[in-house]
Amino acid sequence: MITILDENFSQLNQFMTEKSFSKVFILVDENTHEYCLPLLLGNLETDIAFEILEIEAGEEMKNIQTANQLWEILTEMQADRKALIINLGGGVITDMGGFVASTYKRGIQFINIPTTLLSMCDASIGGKTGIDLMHYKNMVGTFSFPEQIYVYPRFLDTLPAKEVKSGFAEMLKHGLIADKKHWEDLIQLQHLDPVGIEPFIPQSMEIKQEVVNADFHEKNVRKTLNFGHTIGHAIESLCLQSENPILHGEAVALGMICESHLSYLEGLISKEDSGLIIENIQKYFCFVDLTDFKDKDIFSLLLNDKKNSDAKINFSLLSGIGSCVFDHQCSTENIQKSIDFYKKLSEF
Ligand SMILES: NC(=O)c1ccc[n+]([C@@H]2O[C@H](COP(=O)([O-])OP(=O)(O)OC[C@H]3O[C@@H](n4cnc5c(N)ncnc54)[C@H](O)[C@@H]3O)[C@@H](O)[C@H]2O)c1
Ligand SMILES: O=C(O)C(=O)C[C@@H](O)[C@H](O)[C@H](O)COP(=O)(O)O
Ligand SMILES: [Zn+2]
Repeated sequence: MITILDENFSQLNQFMTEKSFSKVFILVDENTHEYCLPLLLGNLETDIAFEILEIEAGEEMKNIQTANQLWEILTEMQADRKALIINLGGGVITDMGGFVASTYKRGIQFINIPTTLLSMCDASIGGKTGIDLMHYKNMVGTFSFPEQIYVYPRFLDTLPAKEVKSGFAEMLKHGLIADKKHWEDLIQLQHLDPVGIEPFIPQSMEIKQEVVNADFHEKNVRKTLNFGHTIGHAIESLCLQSENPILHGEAVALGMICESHLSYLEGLISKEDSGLIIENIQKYFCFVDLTDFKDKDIFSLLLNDKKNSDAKINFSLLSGIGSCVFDHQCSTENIQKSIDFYKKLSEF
Protein backbone atom coordinates (compact mmCIF):
# COMPACT_ATOMS: atom_id res chain seq x y z
CA MET A 1 0.00 0.00 0.00
CA ILE A 2 1.35 3.41 -1.00
CA THR A 3 0.57 6.40 1.21
CA ILE A 4 1.54 10.03 0.72
CA LEU A 5 2.57 11.17 4.20
CA ASP A 6 1.12 14.28 5.78
CA GLU A 7 3.52 16.73 7.40
CA ASN A 8 3.32 15.04 10.80
CA PHE A 9 3.86 11.57 9.34
CA SER A 10 0.65 10.62 11.16
CA GLN A 11 -0.07 7.61 8.90
CA LEU A 12 3.33 6.16 9.75
CA ASN A 13 2.80 6.80 13.46
CA GLN A 14 -0.59 5.11 13.32
CA PHE A 15 0.96 2.08 11.61
CA MET A 16 3.66 1.88 14.28
CA THR A 17 1.04 2.07 17.04
CA GLU A 18 -1.17 -0.61 15.53
CA LYS A 19 1.65 -3.10 15.04
CA SER A 20 3.62 -4.48 17.96
CA PHE A 21 7.18 -4.58 16.66
CA SER A 22 9.85 -5.85 19.03
CA LYS A 23 12.46 -3.44 17.69
CA VAL A 24 12.89 -1.06 14.76
CA PHE A 25 15.99 -0.79 12.54
CA ILE A 26 16.25 2.28 10.31
CA LEU A 27 18.52 1.65 7.32
CA VAL A 28 20.11 4.79 5.86
CA ASP A 29 23.13 5.72 3.78
CA GLU A 30 25.42 8.58 4.71
CA ASN A 31 23.34 11.12 2.75
CA THR A 32 19.90 10.02 3.88
CA HIS A 33 21.32 9.97 7.42
CA GLU A 34 22.22 13.63 7.06
CA TYR A 35 19.31 14.93 4.97
CA CYS A 36 16.33 12.68 5.66
CA LEU A 37 16.71 10.99 9.03
CA PRO A 38 16.30 14.21 11.10
CA LEU A 39 12.91 14.80 9.48
CA LEU A 40 11.82 11.21 10.09
CA LEU A 41 12.98 11.19 13.73
CA GLY A 42 11.44 14.61 14.30
CA ASN A 43 8.05 13.19 13.39
CA LEU A 44 8.26 9.59 14.54
CA GLU A 45 6.22 8.96 17.68
CA THR A 46 6.93 5.53 19.08
CA ASP A 47 7.99 3.89 22.33
CA ILE A 48 9.63 1.03 20.49
CA ALA A 49 13.43 0.98 20.72
CA PHE A 50 15.16 1.75 17.44
CA GLU A 51 18.66 1.47 16.00
CA ILE A 52 20.17 3.29 13.05
CA LEU A 53 22.02 1.14 10.51
CA GLU A 54 24.17 3.24 8.18
CA ILE A 55 25.95 2.16 5.01
CA GLU A 56 28.07 4.18 2.58
CA ALA A 57 26.15 5.71 -0.32
CA GLY A 58 26.27 4.33 -3.86
CA GLU A 59 25.56 1.38 -6.12
CA GLU A 60 28.96 -0.12 -5.24
CA MET A 61 27.51 -0.92 -1.80
CA LYS A 62 24.62 -3.00 -3.16
CA ASN A 63 26.43 -6.29 -2.78
CA ILE A 64 26.70 -9.44 -0.69
CA GLN A 65 29.39 -7.97 1.63
CA THR A 66 27.03 -5.20 2.74
CA ALA A 67 24.14 -7.65 3.05
CA ASN A 68 26.32 -9.90 5.17
CA GLN A 69 27.32 -7.04 7.47
CA LEU A 70 23.69 -6.11 7.94
CA TRP A 71 22.64 -9.72 8.67
CA GLU A 72 25.46 -9.91 11.23
CA ILE A 73 24.45 -6.66 12.92
CA LEU A 74 20.82 -7.78 13.10
CA THR A 75 21.97 -11.04 14.68
CA GLU A 76 24.27 -9.31 17.17
CA MET A 77 21.44 -6.97 18.12
CA GLN A 78 19.14 -9.96 18.53
CA ALA A 79 16.58 -8.84 16.00
CA ASP A 80 13.73 -11.32 16.15
CA ARG A 81 10.96 -12.10 13.70
CA LYS A 82 8.83 -9.28 15.07
CA ALA A 83 11.48 -6.67 14.25
CA LEU A 84 10.85 -4.07 11.53
CA ILE A 85 13.33 -2.59 9.06
CA ILE A 86 12.55 0.91 7.80
CA ASN A 87 14.37 1.56 4.52
CA LEU A 88 14.94 5.31 4.34
CA GLY A 89 16.67 6.16 1.10
CA GLY A 90 16.95 5.70 -2.63
CA GLY A 91 16.78 2.52 -4.67
CA VAL A 92 20.03 1.18 -3.28
CA ILE A 93 18.61 1.31 0.26
CA THR A 94 15.17 -0.07 -0.67
CA ASP A 95 16.63 -2.88 -2.84
CA MET A 96 19.29 -3.77 -0.28
CA GLY A 97 17.16 -3.33 2.86
CA GLY A 98 14.30 -5.27 1.30
CA PHE A 99 16.67 -8.08 0.40
CA VAL A 100 18.20 -8.24 3.86
CA ALA A 101 14.78 -8.13 5.54
CA SER A 102 13.24 -10.75 3.26
CA THR A 103 16.04 -13.23 3.90
CA TYR A 104 16.95 -12.62 7.57
CA LYS A 105 15.41 -15.40 9.68
CA ARG A 106 13.53 -16.30 6.44
CA GLY A 107 11.86 -12.93 6.39
CA ILE A 108 11.03 -10.04 8.69
CA GLN A 109 8.78 -7.10 7.93
CA PHE A 110 10.04 -3.95 6.22
CA ILE A 111 8.65 -0.66 5.01
CA ASN A 112 10.04 1.68 2.37
CA ILE A 113 10.32 5.44 2.77
CA PRO A 114 11.77 6.51 -0.58
CA THR A 115 13.86 9.69 -0.63
CA THR A 116 14.89 9.92 -4.30
CA LEU A 117 12.64 10.57 -7.28
CA LEU A 118 13.68 7.21 -8.69
CA SER A 119 12.75 5.30 -5.58
CA MET A 120 9.44 7.19 -5.15
CA CYS A 121 8.29 6.46 -8.71
CA ASP A 122 9.87 3.08 -9.21
CA ALA A 123 12.27 1.26 -6.85
CA SER A 124 10.22 1.37 -3.63
CA ILE A 125 7.18 -0.08 -5.43
CA GLY A 126 6.70 -3.62 -6.62
CA GLY A 127 8.69 -5.77 -4.23
CA LYS A 128 11.79 -6.47 -6.34
CA THR A 129 14.63 -6.60 -3.83
CA GLY A 130 18.21 -7.51 -4.54
CA ILE A 131 21.92 -7.02 -4.80
CA ASP A 132 24.47 -6.94 -7.62
CA LEU A 133 26.83 -9.85 -8.24
CA MET A 134 30.23 -9.31 -9.89
CA HIS A 135 28.83 -6.08 -11.37
CA TYR A 136 25.89 -7.96 -12.89
CA LYS A 137 22.86 -5.95 -11.84
CA ASN A 138 20.36 -7.36 -9.31
CA MET A 139 21.49 -10.94 -9.90
CA VAL A 140 20.48 -12.18 -6.44
CA GLY A 141 17.23 -11.13 -4.85
CA THR A 142 13.67 -11.86 -3.89
CA PHE A 143 10.16 -10.79 -4.79
CA SER A 144 8.92 -9.52 -1.42
CA PHE A 145 6.41 -6.76 -0.83
CA PRO A 146 7.11 -4.12 1.80
CA GLU A 147 4.40 -3.83 4.46
CA GLN A 148 3.93 -0.19 3.51
CA ILE A 149 5.41 2.48 1.24
CA TYR A 150 5.34 6.00 2.64
CA VAL A 151 6.07 8.81 0.20
CA TYR A 152 6.99 12.31 1.35
CA PRO A 153 7.89 14.43 -1.69
CA ARG A 154 9.62 17.12 0.42
CA PHE A 155 12.57 14.73 0.78
CA LEU A 156 13.36 15.71 -2.81
CA ASP A 157 14.31 19.24 -1.74
CA THR A 158 17.86 18.14 -0.93
CA LEU A 159 18.29 15.69 -3.82
CA PRO A 160 21.14 16.63 -6.22
CA ALA A 161 20.00 17.65 -9.72
CA LYS A 162 21.65 14.68 -11.47
CA GLU A 163 19.74 12.29 -9.17
CA VAL A 164 16.47 14.07 -10.03
CA LYS A 165 17.27 13.52 -13.71
CA SER A 166 18.06 9.87 -13.07
CA GLY A 167 14.60 9.33 -11.56
CA PHE A 168 13.01 11.24 -14.42
CA ALA A 169 14.31 8.58 -16.84
CA GLU A 170 12.17 5.91 -15.15
CA MET A 171 9.16 8.26 -15.25
CA LEU A 172 9.67 8.71 -19.01
CA LYS A 173 9.84 4.92 -19.27
CA HIS A 174 6.47 4.60 -17.54
CA GLY A 175 4.92 6.98 -20.07
CA LEU A 176 6.53 5.25 -23.04
CA ILE A 177 5.43 1.74 -22.08
CA ALA A 178 1.93 2.46 -20.80
CA ASP A 179 0.61 6.01 -20.99
CA LYS A 180 1.16 8.39 -23.91
CA LYS A 181 -0.42 11.30 -22.02
CA HIS A 182 2.04 10.85 -19.15
CA TRP A 183 4.95 10.91 -21.63
CA GLU A 184 3.54 14.03 -23.29
CA ASP A 185 3.09 15.77 -19.92
CA LEU A 186 6.64 14.97 -18.89
CA ILE A 187 8.33 16.14 -22.08
CA GLN A 188 6.70 19.56 -21.67
CA LEU A 189 8.99 20.13 -18.69
CA GLN A 190 11.90 22.39 -19.58
CA HIS A 191 13.67 22.25 -16.21
CA LEU A 192 13.83 19.13 -14.12
CA ASP A 193 13.32 20.59 -10.67
CA PRO A 194 11.37 18.65 -8.01
CA VAL A 195 8.63 21.28 -7.78
CA GLY A 196 7.87 21.02 -11.50
CA ILE A 197 7.99 17.23 -11.50
CA GLU A 198 6.01 16.67 -8.29
CA PRO A 199 2.51 16.86 -9.85
CA PHE A 200 3.41 13.92 -12.11
CA ILE A 201 4.80 11.61 -9.41
CA PRO A 202 1.42 10.02 -8.48
CA GLN A 203 0.71 9.03 -12.10
CA SER A 204 4.14 7.45 -12.45
CA MET A 205 3.68 5.52 -9.19
CA GLU A 206 0.27 4.36 -10.35
CA ILE A 207 1.56 3.03 -13.67
CA LYS A 208 4.24 1.03 -11.88
CA GLN A 209 1.79 -0.29 -9.28
CA GLU A 210 -0.75 -1.34 -11.92
CA VAL A 211 1.79 -3.30 -13.93
CA VAL A 212 3.09 -5.02 -10.79
CA ASN A 213 -0.45 -5.87 -9.66
CA ALA A 214 -1.04 -7.55 -13.01
CA ASP A 215 2.10 -9.71 -12.85
CA PHE A 216 4.05 -9.63 -9.57
CA HIS A 217 6.53 -12.39 -10.48
CA GLU A 218 7.40 -11.01 -13.93
CA LYS A 219 6.05 -13.91 -15.92
CA ASN A 220 4.62 -11.62 -18.60
CA VAL A 221 3.53 -7.95 -18.62
CA ARG A 222 5.90 -6.87 -15.82
CA LYS A 223 8.71 -7.39 -18.33
CA THR A 224 7.59 -4.13 -19.97
CA LEU A 225 8.98 -2.26 -16.92
CA ASN A 226 12.34 -3.47 -18.19
CA PHE A 227 12.15 -1.41 -21.40
CA GLY A 228 15.54 0.29 -21.82
CA HIS A 229 17.09 -2.00 -19.23
CA THR A 230 18.44 -4.80 -21.45
CA ILE A 231 21.08 -2.61 -23.09
CA GLY A 232 20.92 -0.12 -20.19
CA HIS A 233 21.89 -2.68 -17.54
CA ALA A 234 24.71 -4.02 -19.75
CA ILE A 235 26.25 -0.56 -20.11
CA GLU A 236 25.60 0.29 -16.44
CA SER A 237 27.50 -2.89 -15.48
CA LEU A 238 30.46 -2.02 -17.73
CA CYS A 239 30.56 1.54 -16.39
CA LEU A 240 30.46 0.24 -12.81
CA GLN A 241 33.68 -1.64 -13.52
CA SER A 242 35.28 1.44 -15.05
CA GLU A 243 36.48 4.68 -13.52
CA ASN A 244 33.32 6.41 -14.71
CA PRO A 245 30.27 4.73 -13.17
CA ILE A 246 26.94 6.12 -14.33
CA LEU A 247 23.64 6.40 -12.49
CA HIS A 248 20.92 3.81 -13.07
CA GLY A 249 18.59 6.34 -14.69
CA GLU A 250 21.37 7.56 -16.99
CA ALA A 251 21.86 3.97 -18.13
CA VAL A 252 18.11 3.56 -18.63
CA ALA A 253 18.01 6.76 -20.74
CA LEU A 254 20.81 5.36 -22.92
CA GLY A 255 19.05 2.00 -23.09
CA MET A 256 15.76 3.62 -24.09
CA ILE A 257 17.49 5.44 -26.98
CA CYS A 258 19.03 2.19 -28.27
CA GLU A 259 15.89 0.14 -27.70
CA SER A 260 13.59 2.75 -29.29
CA HIS A 261 15.79 2.60 -32.38
CA LEU A 262 15.74 -1.20 -32.13
CA SER A 263 11.92 -1.09 -31.95
CA TYR A 264 12.00 0.79 -35.25
CA LEU A 265 14.54 -1.58 -36.84
CA GLU A 266 12.34 -4.52 -35.85
CA GLY A 267 9.35 -2.89 -37.55
CA LEU A 268 7.42 -2.27 -34.32
CA ILE A 269 7.28 1.54 -34.42
CA SER A 270 7.55 4.13 -37.15
CA LYS A 271 10.75 6.07 -37.88
CA GLU A 272 8.88 9.27 -36.89
CA ASP A 273 7.92 7.91 -33.46
CA SER A 274 11.40 6.56 -32.72
CA GLY A 275 12.90 9.88 -33.85
CA LEU A 276 10.53 11.83 -31.60
CA ILE A 277 11.26 9.64 -28.60
CA ILE A 278 15.03 9.81 -29.05
CA GLU A 279 15.01 13.57 -29.64
CA ASN A 280 13.11 14.11 -26.39
CA ILE A 281 15.27 11.79 -24.28
CA GLN A 282 18.35 13.55 -25.69
CA LYS A 283 16.94 16.89 -24.46
CA TYR A 284 17.54 15.82 -20.86
CA PHE A 285 20.46 13.38 -20.90
CA CYS A 286 24.12 13.69 -21.90
CA PHE A 287 25.62 10.93 -24.01
CA VAL A 288 27.64 8.20 -22.33
CA ASP A 289 31.00 7.55 -23.98
CA LEU A 290 30.98 3.92 -25.17
CA THR A 291 34.29 4.01 -27.07
CA ASP A 292 36.19 2.06 -24.39
CA PHE A 293 33.71 -0.83 -24.38
CA LYS A 294 34.09 -3.82 -26.67
CA ASP A 295 30.94 -5.02 -28.45
CA LYS A 296 31.68 -8.59 -27.36
CA ASP A 297 31.61 -7.49 -23.69
CA ILE A 298 28.27 -5.76 -24.22
CA PHE A 299 26.84 -8.88 -25.88
CA SER A 300 28.21 -11.12 -23.15
CA LEU A 301 26.28 -9.07 -20.58
CA LEU A 302 23.14 -9.07 -22.75
CA LEU A 303 23.32 -12.86 -22.81
CA ASN A 304 23.03 -12.90 -19.01
CA ASP A 305 19.94 -10.70 -18.86
CA LYS A 306 17.30 -12.08 -16.48
CA LYS A 307 14.54 -11.96 -19.10
CA ASN A 308 16.37 -14.38 -21.43
CA SER A 309 15.21 -17.88 -22.20
CA ASP A 310 16.79 -20.72 -24.20
CA ALA A 311 20.00 -18.68 -24.65
CA LYS A 312 18.01 -16.02 -26.56
CA ILE A 313 17.94 -12.35 -25.60
CA ASN A 314 14.37 -11.29 -24.90
CA PHE A 315 13.76 -7.58 -25.34
CA SER A 316 10.88 -5.43 -24.13
CA LEU A 317 10.29 -3.06 -27.04
CA LEU A 318 7.88 -0.27 -27.91
CA SER A 319 4.97 -1.00 -30.22
CA GLY A 320 3.89 2.65 -30.07
CA ILE A 321 4.25 5.62 -27.72
CA GLY A 322 2.44 4.24 -24.68
CA SER A 323 2.56 0.55 -25.54
CA CYS A 324 5.17 -2.14 -25.17
CA VAL A 325 5.67 -5.76 -26.20
CA PHE A 326 7.86 -8.26 -24.36
CA ASP A 327 9.82 -11.45 -25.11
CA HIS A 328 10.75 -10.02 -28.48
CA GLN A 329 13.82 -11.64 -30.01
CA CYS A 330 15.85 -9.48 -32.38
CA SER A 331 18.47 -10.28 -34.97
CA THR A 332 22.04 -9.86 -33.73
CA GLU A 333 22.53 -7.51 -36.66
CA ASN A 334 19.79 -5.17 -35.44
CA ILE A 335 21.03 -5.23 -31.84
CA GLN A 336 24.48 -4.25 -33.10
CA LYS A 337 22.94 -1.55 -35.32
CA SER A 338 21.09 -0.04 -32.37
CA ILE A 339 24.32 0.25 -30.36
CA ASP A 340 26.19 1.69 -33.36
CA PHE A 341 23.32 4.13 -33.87
CA TYR A 342 23.84 5.45 -30.31
CA LYS A 343 27.59 5.74 -30.81
CA LYS A 344 27.07 7.70 -34.05
CA LEU A 345 24.48 9.97 -32.45
CA SER A 346 26.89 10.80 -29.63
CA GLU A 347 29.55 11.93 -32.14
CA PHE A 348 27.42 14.91 -33.23
N1 LIG B 1 13.52 -2.62 -7.21
C1 LIG B 1 13.14 -1.92 -8.25
O1 LIG B 1 12.03 -2.08 -8.77
C2 LIG B 1 14.07 -0.88 -8.80
C3 LIG B 1 13.59 0.04 -9.75
C4 LIG B 1 14.46 0.99 -10.25
C5 LIG B 1 15.76 1.05 -9.79
N2 LIG B 1 16.19 0.16 -8.87
C6 LIG B 1 17.56 0.24 -8.31
O2 LIG B 1 17.64 1.46 -7.59
C7 LIG B 1 18.98 1.90 -7.55
C8 LIG B 1 19.05 3.35 -7.91
O3 LIG B 1 18.28 4.08 -6.98
P1 LIG B 1 18.56 5.63 -6.72
O4 LIG B 1 18.71 6.34 -8.01
O5 LIG B 1 17.53 6.08 -5.77
O6 LIG B 1 20.02 5.61 -6.10
P2 LIG B 1 20.59 5.74 -4.62
O7 LIG B 1 19.84 4.96 -3.65
O8 LIG B 1 22.05 5.45 -4.78
O9 LIG B 1 20.41 7.28 -4.29
C9 LIG B 1 21.06 8.22 -5.09
C10 LIG B 1 21.94 9.18 -4.28
O10 LIG B 1 21.12 10.15 -3.65
C11 LIG B 1 21.39 10.22 -2.25
N3 LIG B 1 20.15 10.61 -1.62
C12 LIG B 1 19.04 9.85 -1.45
N4 LIG B 1 18.04 10.61 -0.99
C13 LIG B 1 18.51 11.85 -0.83
C14 LIG B 1 17.93 13.06 -0.42
N5 LIG B 1 16.61 13.16 -0.14
N6 LIG B 1 18.71 14.17 -0.38
C15 LIG B 1 20.02 14.09 -0.73
N7 LIG B 1 20.62 12.99 -1.16
C16 LIG B 1 19.87 11.87 -1.22
C17 LIG B 1 21.91 8.85 -1.92
O11 LIG B 1 22.70 8.88 -0.77
C18 LIG B 1 22.74 8.52 -3.17
O12 LIG B 1 23.99 9.14 -3.07
C19 LIG B 1 19.74 1.01 -8.51
O13 LIG B 1 20.46 0.06 -7.78
C20 LIG B 1 18.66 0.35 -9.33
O14 LIG B 1 19.06 -0.90 -9.83
C21 LIG B 1 15.36 -0.79 -8.36
O1 LIG C 1 10.02 -3.41 -11.23
C1 LIG C 1 10.41 -3.92 -12.29
O2 LIG C 1 9.99 -5.00 -12.69
C2 LIG C 1 11.43 -3.23 -13.11
O3 LIG C 1 11.95 -3.82 -14.06
C3 LIG C 1 11.80 -1.83 -12.73
C4 LIG C 1 13.19 -1.40 -13.17
O4 LIG C 1 13.17 0.00 -13.32
C5 LIG C 1 14.27 -1.71 -12.15
O5 LIG C 1 15.49 -1.18 -12.57
C6 LIG C 1 14.44 -3.15 -11.74
O6 LIG C 1 15.30 -3.25 -10.63
C7 LIG C 1 15.05 -4.01 -12.82
O7 LIG C 1 14.94 -5.33 -12.45
P1 LIG C 1 15.79 -6.50 -13.07
O8 LIG C 1 14.97 -7.70 -12.77
O9 LIG C 1 15.97 -6.20 -14.53
O10 LIG C 1 17.09 -6.49 -12.39
ZN1 LIG D 1 15.21 0.70 -13.57
